[in-house]
Amino acid sequence: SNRNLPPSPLKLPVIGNLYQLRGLFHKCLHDLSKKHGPVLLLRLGFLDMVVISSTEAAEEALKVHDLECCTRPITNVTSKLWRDGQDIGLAPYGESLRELRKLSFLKFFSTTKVRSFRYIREEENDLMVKKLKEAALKKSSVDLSQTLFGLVGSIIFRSAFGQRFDEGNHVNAEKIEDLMFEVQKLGALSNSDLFPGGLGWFVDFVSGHNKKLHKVFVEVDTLLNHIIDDHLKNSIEEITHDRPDIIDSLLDMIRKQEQGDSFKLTIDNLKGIIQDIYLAGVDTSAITMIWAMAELVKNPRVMKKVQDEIRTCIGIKQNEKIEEDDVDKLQYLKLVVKETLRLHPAAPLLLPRETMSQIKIQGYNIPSKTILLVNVWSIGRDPKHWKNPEEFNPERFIDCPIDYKGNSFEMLPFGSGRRICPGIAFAIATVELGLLNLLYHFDWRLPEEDKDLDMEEAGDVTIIKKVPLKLVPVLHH
Ligand code: HEM
Repeated sequence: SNRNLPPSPLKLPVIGNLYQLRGLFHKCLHDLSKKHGPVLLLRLGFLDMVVISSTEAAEEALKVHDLECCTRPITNVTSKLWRDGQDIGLAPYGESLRELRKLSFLKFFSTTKVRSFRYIREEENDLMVKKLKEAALKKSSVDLSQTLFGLVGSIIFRSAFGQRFDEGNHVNAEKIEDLMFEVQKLGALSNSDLFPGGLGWFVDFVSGHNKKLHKVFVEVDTLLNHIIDDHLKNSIEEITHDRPDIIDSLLDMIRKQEQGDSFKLTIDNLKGIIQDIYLAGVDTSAITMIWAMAELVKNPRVMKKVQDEIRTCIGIKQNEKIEEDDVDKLQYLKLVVKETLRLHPAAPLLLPRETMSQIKIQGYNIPSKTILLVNVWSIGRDPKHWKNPEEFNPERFIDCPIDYKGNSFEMLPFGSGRRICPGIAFAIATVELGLLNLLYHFDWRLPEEDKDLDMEEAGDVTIIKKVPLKLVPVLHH
């Protein structure tokens, strides 16, 4: 007690607080915080973890102590999968990470700079609408969860690799989705991380975890090698595209590096960035659109209002093609996206941070090398800052300066500070355009209208809608 650590629920020998974490991780932490306070110390096996669940504590951690909290814990077992910190998302804080983030912002994530990605987004949306129109003519229901994962997967796959899923020689859509799902699953904490030394290793060995990890790493690496080889072959044969993809740009940068450059981009960095973009970009953006559609179907008043805005502002388009610029006119649609991000942040605990030195949060001492989780799911529904927090009410953002860009600590769906999501602009452009297409062309109804829509959550790092969203599209025009 004289170390003035944050409050902590009762721990059991060896396992610590693990026994209290059953069910959805972010919800367990939410419940524990309600009982013990917004700065909570947990021990999971041999790992110390502080969980932050209030606006004020988040501001202290991510703003006041941004520098001390901006590295990620990198674990021995999974580090190979994350390319030993040569990527962005799991890289320790330092010169190399700063350069990689700067480069990604300038080259790939700024929507105004990268116009070619805009065409990819528009083309993929047109294709999605075409398929949905066929379903609408047949009056059949569609699995919108699958449709939206497919949409974002194709947008990101084409932006990164320059190919459609179905054009590649080395992989098909299902294979890459399965592979990335495995990376996400295996890349989280393992028993060896929680129980360093013999015990954890033994459990991972017996359960086959280590073998699976190695197999998945080899598969992802082989796939990336094939795709990189194709790009290198094209560049030797001088097959140039008018729209270079992310791999083209990174290879070009590697080629043009000079001896004296202080930062040198490597093929491992390239693989890490591509892996990150796919892992961090696809399911987060798809999840956000799925939750937005689910909330709209559940709230017909909001659905009507947003569709009225869209259809009035855009009117009847001759070629029926929606362009990205159309989104600029749609203020209420933007509020719908904001409200979705408040209630359904795709990564409810952000990505784990690790303190680099001892800091104080809300008066408590947080020792160096403590894992830090910020429960933004909890923060976004804190009744101290949000009136009727569980209600889906986009109007709450009218004349309200709170935003998702990391400066308002009342909602932090993209995190904040030095490790804030670098893909915000890309994500928002993808989500807004996708929703606009769904809401302009179609009305939506439940397959069984007398049944309530299930809103149960599932997942750990990212939180999906547990039951896939199945809806019937009805052609509007
Ligand atoms: C709605 C969609 C998205 C959401 C909700 C989201 C959310 C997040 C969050 C919460 C973090 C951790 C931030 C922190 O720890 O403070 C993160 C990190 C990251 N995101 Fe996103 N993201 C989205 C889309 C994207 C897209 C489209 C890309 C790339 C094209 C992307 C790339 C990244 C990367 C590379 C990181 C790691 C940054 C670092 O550790 O320095 N994200 N994202």
